[in-house]
Amino acid sequence: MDSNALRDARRIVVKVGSSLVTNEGRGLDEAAIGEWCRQLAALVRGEGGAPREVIMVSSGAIAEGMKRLGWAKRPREVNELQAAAAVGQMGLAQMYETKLREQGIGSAQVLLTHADLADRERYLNARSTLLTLLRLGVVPVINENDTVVTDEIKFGDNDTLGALVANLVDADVLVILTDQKGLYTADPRRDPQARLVHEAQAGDAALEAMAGGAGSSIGKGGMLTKIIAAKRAAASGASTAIAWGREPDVLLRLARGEIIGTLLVAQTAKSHARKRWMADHLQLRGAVTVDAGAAAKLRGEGKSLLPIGMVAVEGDFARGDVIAVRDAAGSEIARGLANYASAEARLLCRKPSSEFERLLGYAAEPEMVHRDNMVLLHR
Ligand SMILES: Nc1ncnc2c1ncn2[C@@H]1O[C@H](COP(=O)(O)OP(=O)(O)O)[C@@H](O)[C@H]1O
Ligand SMILES: N[C@@H](CCC(=O)OP(=O)(O)O)C(=O)O
Repeated sequence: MDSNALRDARRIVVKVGSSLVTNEGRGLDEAAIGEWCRQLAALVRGEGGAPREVIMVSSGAIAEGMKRLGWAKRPREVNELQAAAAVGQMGLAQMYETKLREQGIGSAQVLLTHADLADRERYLNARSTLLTLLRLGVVPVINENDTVVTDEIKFGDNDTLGALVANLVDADVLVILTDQKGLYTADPRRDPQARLVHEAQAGDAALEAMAGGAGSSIGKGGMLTKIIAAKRAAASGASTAIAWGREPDVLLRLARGEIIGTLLVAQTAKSHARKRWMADHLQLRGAVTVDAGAAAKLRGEGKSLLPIGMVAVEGDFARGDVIAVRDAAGSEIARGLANYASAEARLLCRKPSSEFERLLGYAAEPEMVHRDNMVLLHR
């Protein structure tokens, strides 16, 4: 098995499902959450290797909320599920906060919906918040914002959210921890002959046939949503590992490259995936022209584009739109996500960041296009 994907991973998204987090609905599993937090902290600190950036996507709010409200049966009314999620999320966030703090690591609660990630501006806002948290060495703990959506509660699952987050932050690997050792050739609860799949290609259609629905009454997605999540994660170059959440030292061993569970390998390299996404999928909404100094910094050093190097702005674009960066001769140097809308960008041309607050009325990013959101084009 190619386990280098995990050993070399610098940015890892870990997703845990409701049944593991809440001990099959009996209540938050403090020992299990404590174990994952201990391992996350060791990864962040780089114990035994390079430091990793980790994001936790954790389900369990509805199951925990039901327990706190004294509901033995999952309600059918969506508004009651939303209420349970809001109640349970308090306990969930508190538990991660406590367990990470015990390890000397800061945590942050982030609640997202699929619609947030489909909206260009919110996508960029969520991305810059998460990347800032990672730079600060804080572990973001993410869940769905169940209060404001109903579709996700009815059909959703956090496997999809895990993949969307992996896409959002350009993770190297998505680790899905579940109540089985990995993906089997059939649902092991129903077929005793089922065999563990050690490695396969993410997106291989044959995998979908192996995956049945949810095994427990607590989780919603089952293995199929994990297979589809792996396919989505692979679109941005992230491989997916599916493993048993109670396996001792599961995260540390995976990060050492040990073969545990199922590895679904992404076929496209991360850099290619992002480049292709920028180049193919998004319509250009505008362009900025930069001076020779900025062109050299971008081309030669892969730096972010600062407004001080901009001489002209074309088109009508919003924050989060993809724009082209051109040199004075009109050749495209790069493409990337604009931090400022065109009207603001026009005001910022040739200006140092110290003047942004006076010009815009608020202080924001010093970059017009951050290098993390930029793809250089080779001519
Ligand atoms: N091919 C398969 N391999 C492993 N598990 C499967 C498979 N098909 C269906 N399942 C079921 O999927 C369940 C895991 O999904 P789910 O209950 O949604 O967990 P989680 O809360 O971890 O997301 C397993 O308990 C298992 O019964
Ligand atoms: N946002 C929901 C998660 C939905 C869900 O069931 O997810 P999962 O257990 O990962 O299949 C919650 O926290 O209860």
